[in-house]
Amino acid sequence: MIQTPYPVEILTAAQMARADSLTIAEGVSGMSLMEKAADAVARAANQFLQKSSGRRVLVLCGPGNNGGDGYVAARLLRSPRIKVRVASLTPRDELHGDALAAASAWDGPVEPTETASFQGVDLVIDALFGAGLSRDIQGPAAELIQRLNKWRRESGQNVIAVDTPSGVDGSTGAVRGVAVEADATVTFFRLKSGHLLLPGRVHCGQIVCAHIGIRSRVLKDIAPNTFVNAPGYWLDSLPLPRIEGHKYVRGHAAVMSGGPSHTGAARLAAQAALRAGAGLVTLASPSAAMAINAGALTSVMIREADGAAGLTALLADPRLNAVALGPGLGVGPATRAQVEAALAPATNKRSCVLDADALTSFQHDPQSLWGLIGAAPGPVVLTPHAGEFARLFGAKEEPPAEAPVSKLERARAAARESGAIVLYKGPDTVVAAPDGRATILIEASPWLATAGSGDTLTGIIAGLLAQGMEPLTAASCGAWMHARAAAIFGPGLIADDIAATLPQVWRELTPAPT
Ligand SMILES: NC(=O)C1=CN([C@@H]2O[C@H](COP(=O)(O)OP(=O)(O)OC[C@H]3O[C@@H](n4cnc5c(N)ncnc54)[C@H](OP(=O)(O)O)[C@@H]3O)[C@@H](O)[C@H]2O)[C@@H](O)CC1
Ligand SMILES: Nc1ncnc2c1ncn2[C@@H]1O[C@H](COP(=O)(O)OP(=O)(O)O)[C@@H](O)[C@H]1O
Ligand SMILES: [K+]
Repeated sequence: MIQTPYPVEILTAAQMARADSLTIAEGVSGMSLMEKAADAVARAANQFLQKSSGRRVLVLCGPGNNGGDGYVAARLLRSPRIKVRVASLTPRDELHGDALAAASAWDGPVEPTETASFQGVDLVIDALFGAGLSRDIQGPAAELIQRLNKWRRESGQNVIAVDTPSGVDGSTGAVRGVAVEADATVTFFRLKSGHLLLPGRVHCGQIVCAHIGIRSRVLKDIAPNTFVNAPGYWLDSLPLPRIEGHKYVRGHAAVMSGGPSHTGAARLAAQAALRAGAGLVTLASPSAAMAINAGALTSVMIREADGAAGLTALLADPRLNAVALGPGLGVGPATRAQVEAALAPATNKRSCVLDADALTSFQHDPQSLWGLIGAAPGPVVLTPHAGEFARLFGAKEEPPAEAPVSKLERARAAARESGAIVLYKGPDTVVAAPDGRATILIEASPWLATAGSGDTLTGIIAGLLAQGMEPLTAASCGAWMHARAAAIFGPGLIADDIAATLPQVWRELTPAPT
């Protein structure tokens, strides 16, 4: 069975500071947290050194407690075998609190970072800035980070970041001016959103989340509403066929096909819905495309449905409990009418996934789509990529550096505005619900950047919704299964391979027979 290497909750920097202060209020000293944090960093460093031929470590310390972690890690690492140098951005007499105590307990020399050489160094520990990063990095600190990144690229040696790579905003994943490129990042208690959102994710390298003595019970007060999108979040609600079940219990999904020259996208979605576990899947096909679709389908059923009227007639059957539309439909009033038909009041609680052209068809009047979603008989999932997101919710791709708004917060705002679950695609796919809950995808495969892979995702989500999964978990689980299938298949993937690989994903998620 696949294991998630991280606890599911994700915290903001402010929530982490609260976890810290609640723990200190319970009687645990800040110094004890710092010692444990540094111990985790030292252990990670030891692992890297075991693989390296040399044993010379340079620790770069900043002005706050991130630097404090660096001083303690330096002390814990130093041994007759391991040579440790410390360089600091700040003179010791300008440090405060735990950072000052940590620096005072280091009895070795401290070099100014301006003149610190990387010559002969085997491993660097980046303890410059962590959760306290509050503005863009400039001046000597920026020059140091540029020098460090250049050394890493040229020497092939490794960098371990303490808490976050310095310069990466822990909450948004944005680079504040310049940021360290790390091979591993050791963070504490829970991941922060900046570890998973781009570009932060790329700067982190491998992420380690260490236990430092903060109890999980502090989360009761903090009530986090962002989660790692990995099996740990949704595995308990994964729909599995039951021995006493039959295909109708597993739901019946419908996918609307485009016209004769645009049928492939809907077939990809329909096939994926079936592989995601829907008991039955019907492709609703315009009469002009019936022969083409029928010739290309086997287990997916086909019904003639021309335009909105055809879809309305098909959906009169209350057993059709999930409908997906958008891929291959074309942009314009005909597609808008089909969306209206799909979201029209019904006697059953029918779920709907809207993707691609179904979204773009509302770009000039998103309010009317929000109105339809508000009146829909069941949950609605929107699956925009960045371009579609910008068309529907306004382009905010380049936020001003002073106030970066993260992809997570933009997806959350979009879900609140639209009343739908919004799945904002990309390697750091975010799924957000109108009530504020959100997940960030941890599984990613760049092989997914291939035509039709989004259509497949639409189908997977429709298949999971048809089986009655709650929409935030269905969309999150769908995104994970989609990415996992791509990771398993790997090089050479085309969209058709994703559904074909889903059985392997299911095998990873289901308990082995005993
Ligand atoms: N929370 C926990 O449970 C635990 C936390 N721990 C550790 O503490 C870390 C957080 O420590 P922290 O709060 O002292 O902040 P930190 O990241 O060291 O930076 C603050 C300093 O940087 C400065 N500064 C900021 N931006 C700057 C810029 N652009 N350019 C230049 N300077 C800039 C800022 O200056 P100021 O803004 O005040 O002028 C201030 O001096 C956390 O990441 C983790 O490693 C662990 O020990 C164990 C438990
Ligand atoms: N570099 C990447 N790494 C991981 N996932 C990616 C990457 N590029 C695209 N994806 C994923 O692939 C899918 C592409 O969807 P979309 O852009 O709608 O494609 P299409 O319109 O061709 O079906 C999305 O799920 C997206 O998150
Ligand atoms: K750091």
